[in-house]
Amino acid sequence: MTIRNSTTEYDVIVLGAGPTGENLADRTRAAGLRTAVVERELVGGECSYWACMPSKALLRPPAALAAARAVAGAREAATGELDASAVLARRDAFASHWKDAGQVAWLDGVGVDLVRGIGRLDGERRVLVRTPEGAERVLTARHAVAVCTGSRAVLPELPGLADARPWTSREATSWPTVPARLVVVGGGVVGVEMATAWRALGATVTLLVRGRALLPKLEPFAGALVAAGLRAAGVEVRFAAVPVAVRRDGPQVTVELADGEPLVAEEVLFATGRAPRTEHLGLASVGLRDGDWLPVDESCTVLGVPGGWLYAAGDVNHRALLTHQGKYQGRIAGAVIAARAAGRPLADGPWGPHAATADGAAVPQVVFTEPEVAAVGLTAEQAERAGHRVAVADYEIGQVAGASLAADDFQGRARLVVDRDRRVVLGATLVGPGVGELLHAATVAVAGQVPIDRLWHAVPAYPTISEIWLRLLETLRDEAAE
Ligand SMILES: Cc1cc2nc3c(=O)[nH]c(=O)nc-3n(C[C@H](O)[C@H](O)[C@H](O)COP(=O)(O)OP(=O)(O)OC[C@H]3O[C@@H](n4cnc5c(N)ncnc54)[C@H](O)[C@@H]3O)c2cc1C
Ligand SMILES: NC(=O)c1ccc[n+]([C@@H]2O[C@H](COP(=O)([O-])OP(=O)(O)OC[C@H]3O[C@@H](n4cnc5c(N)ncnc54)[C@H](O)[C@@H]3O)[C@@H](O)[C@H]2O)c1
Repeated sequence: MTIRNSTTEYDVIVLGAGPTGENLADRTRAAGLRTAVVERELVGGECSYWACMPSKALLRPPAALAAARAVAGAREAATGELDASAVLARRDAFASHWKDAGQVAWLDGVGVDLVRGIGRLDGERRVLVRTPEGAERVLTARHAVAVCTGSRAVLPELPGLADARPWTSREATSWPTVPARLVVVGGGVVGVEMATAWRALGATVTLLVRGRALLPKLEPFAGALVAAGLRAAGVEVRFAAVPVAVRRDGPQVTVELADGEPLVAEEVLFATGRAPRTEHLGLASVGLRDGDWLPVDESCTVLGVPGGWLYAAGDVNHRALLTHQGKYQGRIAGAVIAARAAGRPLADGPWGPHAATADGAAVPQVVFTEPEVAAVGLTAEQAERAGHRVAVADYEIGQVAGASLAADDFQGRARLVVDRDRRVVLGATLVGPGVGELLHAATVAVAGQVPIDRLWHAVPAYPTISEIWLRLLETLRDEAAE
């Protein structure tokens, strides 16, 4: 149900009802502020319909099958192939069949008004909404406007690409059938996850990476193990492979490369990064530039706009393009708006309730490939570049009793990055099947700045894979003793 009412003045107006906008609106409403959310497409945003949920729905069945096949005794029972149409049907259900009634009901339940249409700023605390009927509605905000409009896929400027109907992350997560051949361009998170998923569903997949490594923002061993996993699954991974032109001839698409023979496939996915959804957002009316990422301070207040009334949270501020960080920023910004509206001072020092400190220090991420990658905080290189004196402990996860029970021949590696002077964990990376569920302990250690000497007393249960913590601490101790 879309709420249509004639209210034009709110305490808070949120542009964009993705996970970030929903959480922000929930917090301001809970603080007693009258809140409206403007949404141009589906309530729930990219994450629910074309990103996290459908992509993980595609990736979970092959991971479940691989987990069964990794254990003698279960392996003998898991003899069939994936049922691609059942996987796609389950994916469709997880994307709510691209309908947002459930999330609209949630908004309704928490007392937030939904205004359908395309919003844009029109000066201080004023928003214009172009409704689906073509009318223009003016909304004003007594306290705050929050931009939570997210990001979109970017395509490189290549000859022929626009006419070749390439996939972006949207098609890659919602396509109804399995293409016989798929070329994936880009070795970032979307590229490796979607190469994993469509290969598992039966496509012949070629992954083109312009650099020399996958997942270049993570520890180098993570990308190397994911490349090995993709190759073992039958994906052709090509490094230093640069597409220079794309051509569609009916059902086939040809990708010309700077070097080597052209590739022919049914579909080509460009997983080549994101741009902010700030075009036509009226940013010039408040002294900013349409099309730019929105820079914010730790309280998610937009920089360069006086008065403390304009906020940006989620992908659009470019701090950390992840749903959970967007939701975190939404909660923080919501609390900031509520405090300012009540005339209370902000507690915006590091780790205060009004500062999104974790964005810079403790961002967790799981890449749902085979093997999975789970990482939080700084890599060793990032920690060194930031000026820390760093100690690193590496350990093969397969040597932990719990891992050998979980899978025969468990392949995986873990790294702990520690600040030698402060003796706290700065970052952790785990690679291996199912390691995503181990990540939160590391996030607690990094965000909590738990001293290493105290971590010795956090005894992992035997025989769980979490004993990797003990092995990493022992490795650190033994290296320090040498
Ligand atoms: C394929 C893929 C898989 C991903 N998987 C994960 C994952 O597993 N885990 C994870 O944490 N992150 C994942 N991400 C990232 C995640 O999707 C984003 O970080 C998240 O969606 C950002 O949320 P948001 O609310 O900031 O923006 P969005 O989800 O993009 O929502 C923004 C909303 O604003 C609306 N909007 C835009 N402009 C206007 C306007 N002018 N007026 C009104 N409404 C407007 C849009 O329609 C949209 O509904 C993935 C991304 C991709 C592409
Ligand atoms: N599981 C998850 O948490 C998850 C899953 C998917 C996406 N995401 C988020 O979504 C965001 C977007 O992911 P993404 O993979 O699109 O972006 P990305 O920035 O992670 O990777 C894009 C890759 O494309 C390459 N590239 C860029 N332009 C190119 C060109 N012209 N030719 C060839 N290669 C080119 C880059 O070198 C880079 O490696 C990420 O920041 C990620 O955090 C998260």
